[in-house]
Amino acid sequence: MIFVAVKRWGVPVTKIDNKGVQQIAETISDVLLLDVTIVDSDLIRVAGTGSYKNRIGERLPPGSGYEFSIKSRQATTINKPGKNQICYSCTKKSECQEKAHMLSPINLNGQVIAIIGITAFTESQKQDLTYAEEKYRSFIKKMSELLADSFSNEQIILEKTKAYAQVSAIVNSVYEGILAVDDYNEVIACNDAVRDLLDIRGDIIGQNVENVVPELPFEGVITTGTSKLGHEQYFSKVGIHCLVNMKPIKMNNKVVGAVATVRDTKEIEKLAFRVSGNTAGFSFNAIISKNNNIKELKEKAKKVSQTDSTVLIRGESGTGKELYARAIHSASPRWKGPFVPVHCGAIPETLLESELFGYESGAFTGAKKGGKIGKFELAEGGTIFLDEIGDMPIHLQTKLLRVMQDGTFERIGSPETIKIDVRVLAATHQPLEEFIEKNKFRRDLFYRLNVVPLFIPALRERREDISLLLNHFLNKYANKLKREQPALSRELMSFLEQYSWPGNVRELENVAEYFININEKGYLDLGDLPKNMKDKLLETQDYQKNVGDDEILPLEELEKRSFEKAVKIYGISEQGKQLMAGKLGVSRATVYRKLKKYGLI
Ligand SMILES: Nc1ncnc2c1ncn2[C@@H]1O[C@H](COP(=O)(O)OP(=O)(O)OP(=O)(O)O)[C@@H](O)[C@H]1O
Repeated sequence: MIFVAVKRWGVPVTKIDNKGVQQIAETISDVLLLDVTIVDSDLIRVAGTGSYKNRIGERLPPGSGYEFSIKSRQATTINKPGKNQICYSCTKKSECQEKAHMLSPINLNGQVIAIIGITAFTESQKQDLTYAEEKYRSFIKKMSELLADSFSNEQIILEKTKAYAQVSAIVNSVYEGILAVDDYNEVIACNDAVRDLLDIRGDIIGQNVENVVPELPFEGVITTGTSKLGHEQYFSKVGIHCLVNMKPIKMNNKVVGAVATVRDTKEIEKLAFRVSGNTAGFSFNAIISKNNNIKELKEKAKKVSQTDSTVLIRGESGTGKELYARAIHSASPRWKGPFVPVHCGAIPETLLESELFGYESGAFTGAKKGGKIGKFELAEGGTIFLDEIGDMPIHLQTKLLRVMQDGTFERIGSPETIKIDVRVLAATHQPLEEFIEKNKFRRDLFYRLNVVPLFIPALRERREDISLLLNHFLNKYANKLKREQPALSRELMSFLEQYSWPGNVRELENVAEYFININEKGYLDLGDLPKNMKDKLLETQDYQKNVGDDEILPLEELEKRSFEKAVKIYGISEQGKQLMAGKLGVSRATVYRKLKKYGLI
C-alpha cells in the first residue's frame, strides 16, 4: 500500500505509506542516477535514496524549495539551492550542500499530497540535469502522475474497504438478523444475528440463498421490485417462527438485489409485551380508603414492595387484590419490568401449563409450529401475578414450586432448562388451608407463597369506605362519560351503606357507572337502583321502616312491639312464656312482668 487515509481534526488527509514510496524513489534514482527525495505535504521526508536514505522521517526546513513547490503547486527547478531566490526564507539555507533540485508535485483531487525531488550533488550531475532539463522534468512529471494515479486507485479501494468495514460493523451491531442477496439470488451480506438465529454455518457469501436458507422468499421481491413486509415464516432447521421484512435494493431504478431482516417472533412478542403498556400502571395512591385496617395494610404492602419476597394477597372477589399487586410492582425496584397477570381460574386446566411455561414445536397435538413463549418468560425482569392460585391443578403446583425455589423450568416438550428472574405475587379468595387438608393444595407451596400474607377486608367490614369510594367512582365515571354527577337521596345513600356488597369494590364501581348512565334528572333515589339491588331492597320488607330518623322508635316502644309480636306467635300459655323468654333473651319472671306492664295479660 502506498498511502493511507487518515483524519486529522475530522478532515481527511492523505498520508504517505513509506514502504511503497521508498521503492518508487529507488526506481527513479536507478533510472536517472540521481538521488531522490519524496516529502509529504507536511514536509516530512517519506522516502529518500543515497545520503537521504538515512534521513527519512526528518522534516525539511521551513521556507525550503519543497515548501515553495507545495504552496505554488508547480514543478520547480532550483539552481544553487541556498543561494537561489526561492530559498530566501529557508532556515537552513547556509548548510545547503546540493547543486540543484528538480521538484515535481504529486496532485490528488486538487491537493498536493507529496513532492518528488531529484537532486544533483555534483557539478557534472548538475550539468546533466541542466542539459536535459526538459526530459528530466517530463520524466518526473510522469512519475508524479503515475504515483497520483496509483494513489487514487488505492484510495478508491481503501475507501471501499473502509466503507465495507463500516457497513459490516453497523450491520453486525444490529440486533435484527440481516441477509442480503444480489439479483442472482446470491448472498452478498449476512450478519452475526442472522447466523445465530437461523444456525447458518461457514462462509455463505456468493452462495445461492436457496441452498443455504431456502425459506427466505426473495424471489418475488427481486422479480417485482416490491417490498414484502411483516411476513411470518417458519424455519424448519431451527424450528422457530420469524417475522421477515424484505426490501429490494435498487440502483438507477433497477433491482440489483434484496435485503431481508429477520426476527424471532417470540422475541417480538416479549418486546411488544414490554412496550404495550404492560406495566402495572397503579400506585398505592390509587387505593382509596379511610379505614384504619386498610391504612395499615397499605403500609405493610409498601414495605414488602421493596423486597423480592412472595406475597399472598387474600380477600373476597372484588376487594382489590390485583390493585394491591399492581401497586406493589409499581413501587418495587422492578417497576420498569413487565407486570404479567395470570388468572389461573379463567384458563382451562389443560392450557394453564402451556400458558405459564410455554411449549416447543410439536410438544403436543395442536401445538403451534415454532412453539409459544410462556407468561413466566414474558415476565422476565418483572413480576408475575398469579390470581386465583387456589385453582391451580396440583401437578402444576409442583412445577411452580420449583420456579419459585430456584427460578428454573422447562418449556413443555423441551429438555432445555430456562432460568428466569421473576417476582411472584399470588392472590386467592379461597380457603387454601382447607384445600391443604383435602390434598388439593400443596402445603410446601402454601408456605412458599405465604411468606408475606396480606388480608384485604370485605367492603361490608369497612362501611366508612362506601360513601368515599362511591363518590370517587361517581366522579370518575362522570368525567369519563362526560356526564353530570347526580346527587343521591338520603334513603338511597342509607341503603347503599347498609347493603352487604357481595361483589365488594368492583360491584360498587359498577353501580356508580350505572348511576352515571341512567341519571337524567340530576338526582337519584331508591327507585334508581339496579334491578338486583332493588330486589334485595324489596326482600328486606322491614327495610323501609328502619330508615329515616322519624322512624327511630323509643326503646320502650320497641320493647312493647316485640312483646306484642311474641304473644301473637307463642301465645300466653306457660310453654309460650318459656319460648318467649328464650327468644327475647330474658328470664321468665321478666316476661311475666313486661306482659303485665304492657297490658298483654
Ligand atoms: N381501595 C380501592 N380504591 C379504589 N379502587 C379500588 C379499591 N379496591 C378495589 N378497587 C377497584 O375495584 C375493582 C376490582 O379490583 P380488583 O380487580 O383488584 O379486585 P380482585 O380482588 O383482584 O378481584 P378478583 O378476585 O375478582 O380478581 C378494580 O377496578 C379496582 O381498581
